Amino acid sequence: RRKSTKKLPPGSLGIPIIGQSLGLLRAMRANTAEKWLEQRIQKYGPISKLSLFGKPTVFLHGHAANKLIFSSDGSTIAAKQTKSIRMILGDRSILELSGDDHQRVRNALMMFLKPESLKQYVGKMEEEIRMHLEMHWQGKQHVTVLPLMKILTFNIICSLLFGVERGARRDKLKDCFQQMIEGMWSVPVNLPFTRYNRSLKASKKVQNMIKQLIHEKRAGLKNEGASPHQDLITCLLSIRNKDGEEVITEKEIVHNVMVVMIAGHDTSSVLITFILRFLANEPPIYEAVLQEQEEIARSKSSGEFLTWEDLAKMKYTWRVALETLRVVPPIFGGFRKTVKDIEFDGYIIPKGWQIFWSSPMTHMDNNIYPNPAKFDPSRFENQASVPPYCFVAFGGGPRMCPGNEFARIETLVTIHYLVTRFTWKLCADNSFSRDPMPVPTRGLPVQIMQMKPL
Ligand code: HEM
Repeated sequence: RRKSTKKLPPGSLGIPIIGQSLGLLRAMRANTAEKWLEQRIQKYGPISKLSLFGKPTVFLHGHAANKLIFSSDGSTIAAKQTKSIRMILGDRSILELSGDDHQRVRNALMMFLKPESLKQYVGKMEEEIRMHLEMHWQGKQHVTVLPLMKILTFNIICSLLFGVERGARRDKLKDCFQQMIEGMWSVPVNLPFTRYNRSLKASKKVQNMIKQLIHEKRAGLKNEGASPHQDLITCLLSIRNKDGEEVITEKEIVHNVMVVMIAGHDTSSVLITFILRFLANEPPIYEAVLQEQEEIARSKSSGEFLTWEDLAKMKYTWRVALETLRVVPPIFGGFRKTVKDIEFDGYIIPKGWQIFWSSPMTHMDNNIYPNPAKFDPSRFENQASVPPYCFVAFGGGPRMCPGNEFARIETLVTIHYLVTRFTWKLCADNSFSRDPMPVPTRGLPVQIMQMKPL
């Protein structure tokens, strides 16, 4: 009897399969997705139903909703990506797993991503960044920031996690990855010439390349006694249980390598690009970042590498990065699935439905961030003043982004070199579209001047 009194959330499921997907995607491309969601919230409140990417979905908004979604341990709300993402990235990736399986794979990835391990790689990242600036920035008057930052962050990931150095193999991986990413937020109808179809084909190619890499790394471990800390694949292959068996299956390695490749470069490239845009628009903030970085540069002799301690001194620069992530979160939102019927705000979300959360609406909430449209890094001076589940650029709870430290290091090192060596002026307007990651107008073309040699 109790159940019959519970209602489904307000809203319409729209037309079969497509539902409201195209409306949302169109709004994202037009940079009106916040308005699209705001109108929903105004019309229906913090909980409403719709269909996205082929599934009945409940959109949840607000602090209480974020807490429900991010603190869930998998017994009520499980990780579940849209069908398109699952078909492209595989069903054994960390994004699909829950409970013990999730913990096992996450622990394995953390062996590589924890700060104590990353400390060893600051120098390697810096080498990639210097090489990148020499090749793509030095001697130029105009550059387009976003595509260059994608190249840079992709190269960093290739080098650090997979041991794939510059050359034809990296280039091929890069092209296939780009094509694979383009169909991730699409309606999963596999017809020729669709983004989804191209993406599936690219995924097959990438998987074959990763399998080949696994075989090489396995041989390296066996024949040459390679160090398990050499790269992520070798590290995952080296994890054994007490009977000496591999803990992570080959399929899991393939699927998770794809996730880390995507999660690890697409997001940070957007962050660095938008930091550059905000710095160009906010002279006093630029001056403060420059001063912090110049001070660190002055303490080094020419050519000397940055240290872990130097990164710890870049406090203001990191606040600027956090404020950039608040105003333009690279991840617009994400999906979960209900494992059983759950109640929220007097409504029932039926078992098996998709849940959709979104970061920009939380980040633009006047009650959490007064005067939310203002770019103000001082909001993050005292991080404890931001209530839990209110800064969700990295998600939250047990599934919170395990790569946030990695992202912090590559962002800070890149910004250090950019502000101490170059100045830049914007050559396009300030708008951007989401595709699904934020893309500034024309990829952010800038006019640059080099102040100091690299
Ligand atoms: C500015 C950069 C980054 C942003 C904004 C970001 C954002 C996020 C967000 C919002 C989630 C949670 C999604 C959810 O709960 O549904 C997530 C998860 C994840 N991120 Fe990141 N990320 C960034 C960088 C990275 C990097 C550099 C790596 C790896 C090297 C990485 C690896 C992952 C992985 C593996 C997950 C899945 C975790 C799990 O399900 O347990 N991310 N990221």
